[in-house]
Amino acid sequence: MDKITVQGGTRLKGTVKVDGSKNSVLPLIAASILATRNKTVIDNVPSSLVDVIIITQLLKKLGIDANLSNDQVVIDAEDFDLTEASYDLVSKMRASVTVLGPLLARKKHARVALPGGCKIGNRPIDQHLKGLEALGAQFNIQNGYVEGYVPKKLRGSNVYLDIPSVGATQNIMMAATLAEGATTIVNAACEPEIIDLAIFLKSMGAKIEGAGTPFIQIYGVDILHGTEYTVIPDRIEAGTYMIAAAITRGEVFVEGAKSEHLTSLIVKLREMGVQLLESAKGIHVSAKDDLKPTTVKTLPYPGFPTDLQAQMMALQLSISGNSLLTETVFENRFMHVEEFRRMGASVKVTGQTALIEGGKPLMGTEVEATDLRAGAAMILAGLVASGTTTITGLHHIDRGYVELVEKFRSLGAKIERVPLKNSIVSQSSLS
Ligand SMILES: CC(=O)N[C@H]1[C@@H](OP(=O)(O)OP(=O)(O)OC[C@H]2O[C@@H](n3ccc(=O)[nH]c3=O)[C@H](O)[C@@H]2O)O[C@H](CO)[C@@H](O)[C@@H]1O
Ligand SMILES: C=C(OP(=O)(O)O)C(=O)O
Repeated sequence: MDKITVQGGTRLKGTVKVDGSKNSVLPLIAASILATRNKTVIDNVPSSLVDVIIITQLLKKLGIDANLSNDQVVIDAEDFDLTEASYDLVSKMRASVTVLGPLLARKKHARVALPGGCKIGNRPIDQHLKGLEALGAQFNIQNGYVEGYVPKKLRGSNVYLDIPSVGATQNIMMAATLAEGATTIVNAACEPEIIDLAIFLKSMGAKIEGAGTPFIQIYGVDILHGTEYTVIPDRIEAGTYMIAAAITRGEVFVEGAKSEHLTSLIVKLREMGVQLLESAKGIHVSAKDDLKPTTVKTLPYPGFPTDLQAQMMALQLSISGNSLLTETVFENRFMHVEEFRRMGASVKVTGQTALIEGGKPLMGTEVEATDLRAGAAMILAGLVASGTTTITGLHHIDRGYVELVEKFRSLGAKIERVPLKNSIVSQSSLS
């Protein structure tokens, strides 16, 4: 496996362009299964991301014609017979479970490997199943797979989610588009990715109201068709570069960042003393040495995103004084704390809350990307640590950041991706 090395001490300066949203494009690709007529073309796709490659492979394994190239995916789902998403792909990426709703709606059957526990938390799918059952699906869980049938027809229903789960809202919304009658999802997730999916489905012929609020109504239609659609920019990638500008006390224009998707981060950065200029083209971020500590709590949207929690902790570590960070979305998303401690950070965790004693100098060392966003946070810490920080576990980072090393280098960071010796040895021994 490769590693990334970062030499700390450079203030980032310049412009960085945000790619299409990983968390939006994955359910859009799954939703394209619903089109019985015409091809679907999705633009602004972050096609080099491993997650995007995996979901495209998953569609191909179902017998669907799906082609990924440059920043576009073209999907023809007019005719396919298979309904099984196997463990080899689902285990690599949790979002594969979003094919469950579309397959049940389109084929009345789906067999999908259970995504399993993940390091950041248990991540059950009970809310997905509860919602799909309310629409008339029946499930058996056996041998690590969830198998669903629709004995008659999917019928619209009222679904109350115990948690505003993003994935459950997406699965139920997709299944309900082809159900008979109306469905209401109460306590639905309100994330921008939900609105993006609703606009995408509407462009396929679906009837949906209320996406972006906790009450979503879906009025079933008989048929959906292919469409052409452009994915929204990745708010988590944008937020990561905004925090990078702040942590290095630099000056960066994050091109394509949508301020309306990033309100909670913008408010928190301003509280800390970061200067932000929002425009239709992006967000300009600059920071000086006088930043203030702050208190942050992760929450479902529009609250502060859990996917920016680790990066925010890196920033809090760089500011003198005590900051607090509470994680309420996932029960085990503080794995990066141990890695920060290896760099000399002082963080005390009590339950869901971390007390960050900021301002202590960070020292470069070897650290691991324990999950995708923790990996980004290690790079941010490396940018301000003394000496060299070496980051391993890059398979996590490759799931979610397009050309991360190149983008940071274009801002002046001293960062490199180096192939580990054994992989060079094993490659040369093969040739
Ligand atoms: C591909 C994608 O879009 N991933 C995002 C999505 O994940 P994902 O859709 O998996 O996240 P959810 O919103 O479903 O999960 C939120 C919480 O609800 C719990 N839960 C969820 C479903 C369920 O049936 N039962 C249950 O208990 C989860 O364990 C978690 O504690 O939203 C998360 C929360 O913003 C983000 O961190 C992920 O980056
Ligand atoms: C947790 C994340 O993704 P996933 O839900 O695919 O694991 C993430 O994008 O930070």
